[in-house]
Amino acid sequence: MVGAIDINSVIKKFTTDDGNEITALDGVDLNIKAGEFISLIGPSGCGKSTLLRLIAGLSTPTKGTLSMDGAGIEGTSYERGLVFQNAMLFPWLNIYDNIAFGLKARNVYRKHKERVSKFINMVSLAGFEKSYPHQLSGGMIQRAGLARVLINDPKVLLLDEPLGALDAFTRMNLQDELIHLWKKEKMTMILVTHDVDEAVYLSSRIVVMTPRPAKVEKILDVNLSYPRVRSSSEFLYLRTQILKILDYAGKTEDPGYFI
Ligand SMILES: Nc1ncnc2c1ncn2[C@@H]1O[C@H](COP(=O)(O)OP(=O)(O)OP(=O)(O)O)[C@@H](O)[C@H]1O
Repeated sequence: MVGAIDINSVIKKFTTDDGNEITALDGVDLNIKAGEFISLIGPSGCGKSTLLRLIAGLSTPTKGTLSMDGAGIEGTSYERGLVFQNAMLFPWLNIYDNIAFGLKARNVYRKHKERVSKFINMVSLAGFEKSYPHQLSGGMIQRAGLARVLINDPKVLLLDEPLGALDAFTRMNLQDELIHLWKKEKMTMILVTHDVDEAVYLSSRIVVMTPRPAKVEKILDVNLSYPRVRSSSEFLYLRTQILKILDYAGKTEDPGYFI
C-alpha cells in the first residue's frame, strides 16, 4: 500500500510583517501508515494547518524532514490532494469544468474523460454539471471540492476542516460519505478538525497537538468499529479523554458509566 507519511523533528517558524518571529511547530514527530485515517486536533492557532500545508508541499520546514513512502516531500503533488473549508472552486467554471480541471491541467483529460462523470456521480452531483458554484448549497460545493481533488487519484487526502462551515445535518452526512470513500479507495486521510466528535467518529488515530508552538501532545487509537455510535459509552469516554487533554477538564462531565 502507498500513502505513508513520515514527519521527523519538524520545526516551522514564520516572520511576521513587523519582523517578529513566530514558531508554529516546534519539533513535530509523527509516522502515519498508509491507509490510516488520522485526525489532527488542537487549540486554535496551534499549527495544524501549518503542518497540513507542509505535508501538501505548499511550504517547507525550517528544520526537520517530511517524506511520503520514503521519498522527501518537495513541492506539491497530485498524489496528495488538499481540500479546504471553502472548497475553493473556480467561480467562473461550471461544476463539470471545476471537477475536470485537474485532468485538463495535467493534459490527461482526453484519456480519462470518463472519470469526470464517475466522480460527479460519486458525490451525487449528477444533473448539476452546468451549474456554477454560486448556484449550489454549501454541502454541494464541498462535494464538488472533494470530487475535484479525488479525480486526480490521490494516495493521501489532506482535509483542512472541510466540513467546518456546514450545518450539523449536512456535516454528519458528509462524515459518513468520507468514511465510505476512505474504505472504498483505501487512501490515507489526514483531517484537521476542531470538532472532537468528528475526530472520534471518523479516525483510526487522533493526534492531539499542544498549544503553539505545537508538538504532538498525545496520540489516541480509536479501536471502535464502523459505523460508530455517537452516544455509545466508548465514544463518550474517548471524547471526554480528548477534551481533558485539550485542558477542558472540569468543564465537561465524565460519563461515569464507562467500564
Ligand atoms: N504565513 C504565515 N506568516 C506568519 N504567521 C503565520 C503564517 N501561517 C501561519 N502563521 C501563524 O502560525 C500559527 C499557526 O497557524 P495555523 O493556521 O497553522 O494554526 P491552526 O492550528 O490551523 O489554527 P486554527 O485551528 O485556528 O485554524 C498562528 O499563530 C499563525 O498566525
